[in-house]
Amino acid sequence: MSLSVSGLCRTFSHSSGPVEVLRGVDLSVASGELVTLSGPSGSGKSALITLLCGFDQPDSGTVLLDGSPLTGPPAWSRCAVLPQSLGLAGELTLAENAALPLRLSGRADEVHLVKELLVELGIDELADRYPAEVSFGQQQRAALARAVIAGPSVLLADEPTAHLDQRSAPAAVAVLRRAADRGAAVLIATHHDDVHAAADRTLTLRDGRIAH
Ligand SMILES: Nc1ncnc2c1ncn2[C@@H]1O[C@H](COP(=O)(O)OP(=O)(O)OP(=O)(O)O)[C@@H](O)[C@H]1O
Repeated sequence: MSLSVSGLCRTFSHSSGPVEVLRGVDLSVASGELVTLSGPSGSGKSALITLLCGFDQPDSGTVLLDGSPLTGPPAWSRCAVLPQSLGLAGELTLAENAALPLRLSGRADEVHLVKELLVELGIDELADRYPAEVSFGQQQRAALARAVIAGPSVLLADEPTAHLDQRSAPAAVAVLRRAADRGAAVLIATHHDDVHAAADRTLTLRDGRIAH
C-alpha cells in the first residue's frame, strides 16, 4: 500500500477573509518508506495530515491509497493516524484504547500484542488507567500504540514525540520505524531532529506546497 497525493488545496475561512493554507500539495510515500514532513509552525502540516486521513475534505486535488481515491475516513487497518489532539476514548483505559483497532477488526485474539507494545513504550504500568489519569506524554504513547497495533498499510503521525522526553522519545521513534520496515507507508509531521534522523526522506511544506 502506498500513499499518493496530487494537487491538494485547502482554504480556511476566517473573519478576516479566506486563508489559502494548502495550494497544490503533491507527494507520495511508498510502502516500507518513512517520510518526515517539516515546515514552519502554521505552514499546514496538521491540516495536510487531517486531509490524508479523511477527517477533512480538500477543496480540490486527490488522495490515493494504493491507487484508490480516498472519499472519507478509511478503515483503521488501511490507514491509521496519530493526531496531534490524540483522540483517545476517555471511557477506555490506555490498554483498551490501544486494543481498539484489533477488536474493531475482529482480531481480539491478538490483544496480547498490546502488552508488548506498552512495555516497549514504557507505559505498561499505566495500562489500566484512564487517559485523564496520566500525563499528556503518556497519553501520546498510548495513542501511538493504538495507531500501529493493527499493522496499518498507511500510518500518519502528527508530532508524535512532541510531549516525550529524551528517555521516552527513542522508543516511539523505533516503533514508527518498525512500522515502515514491516511495509507501512509512514508519513510523520515533526519538528524533531531525532525523528528526521530515522526517516528515509524529509519533505518540507512551505507556502502551501512541498518545497523542491
Ligand atoms: N479548521 C481550521 N479552520 C481555520 N483555520 C485553520 C484550521 N485548521 C488550520 N487552520 C489554519 O491553517 C494554518 C495551518 O495550520 P496547521 O495547524 O496545519 O499548521 P502546522 O504546520 O501543523 O503548525 P504547527 O507546526 O504549529 O503544528 C494556520 O494558519 C491555521 O490557523
